[in-house]
Amino acid sequence: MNLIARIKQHFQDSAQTKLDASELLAAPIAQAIEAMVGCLLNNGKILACGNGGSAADAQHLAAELVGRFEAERHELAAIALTTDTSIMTAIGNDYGFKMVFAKQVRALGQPGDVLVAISTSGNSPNVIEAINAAHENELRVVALTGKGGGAIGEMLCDSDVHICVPAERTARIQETHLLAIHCLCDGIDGLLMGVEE
Ligand SMILES: O=C(CO)[C@@H](O)[C@H](O)[C@H](O)[C@H](O)COP(=O)(O)O
Ligand SMILES: [Zn+2]
Repeated sequence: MNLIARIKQHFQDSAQTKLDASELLAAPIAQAIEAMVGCLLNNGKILACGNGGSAADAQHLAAELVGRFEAERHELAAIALTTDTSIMTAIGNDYGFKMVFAKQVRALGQPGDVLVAISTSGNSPNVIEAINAAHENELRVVALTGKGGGAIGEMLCDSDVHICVPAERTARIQETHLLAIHCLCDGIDGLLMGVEE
């Protein structure tokens, strides 16, 4: 195996996926920024969930909203639903893993809050249940998916936002999700600073 060639191919593929996505995703990312800023200005909060690499993405987003992204600003209300092992194991053990996020959405979600639901396949059962719970509790959903959106793409409402990466490979989708998350953080800061000025 020529490792150097393989590594260069990863960089090339990742860059190409991001370029392809920029045309398609700029509008839904802008819509998501407006939805999240509207929620935060109304004293709402952002909930985020996903599995594996997407759990890390949910935590990355929450960290940059609660702490900071690039600019200094006041703290923003955000929580990743992936971090409390007692909650995750209790719900998983008692109700099944597919309920680990949905029960937290029901416990913490208020009408007007935003659920950021991240799944590269669009088919993770626990993310699907979280979206069902969000709809029941009148939260708006920002879904980050790939591979055509899967079942999640089919279940979103008109008021939800779908950021669907035009790629099939999980790694490429995750890399583009992280870029989209940084665009969300940058756009939220930009709009909030405009409001604050
Ligand atoms: O990071 C990776 C693969 O790059 C894995 O941990 C991956 O996130 C896990 O297999 C997830 O369970 C996949 O779930 P999803 O993105 O299809 O919802
Ligand atoms: Zn970051």
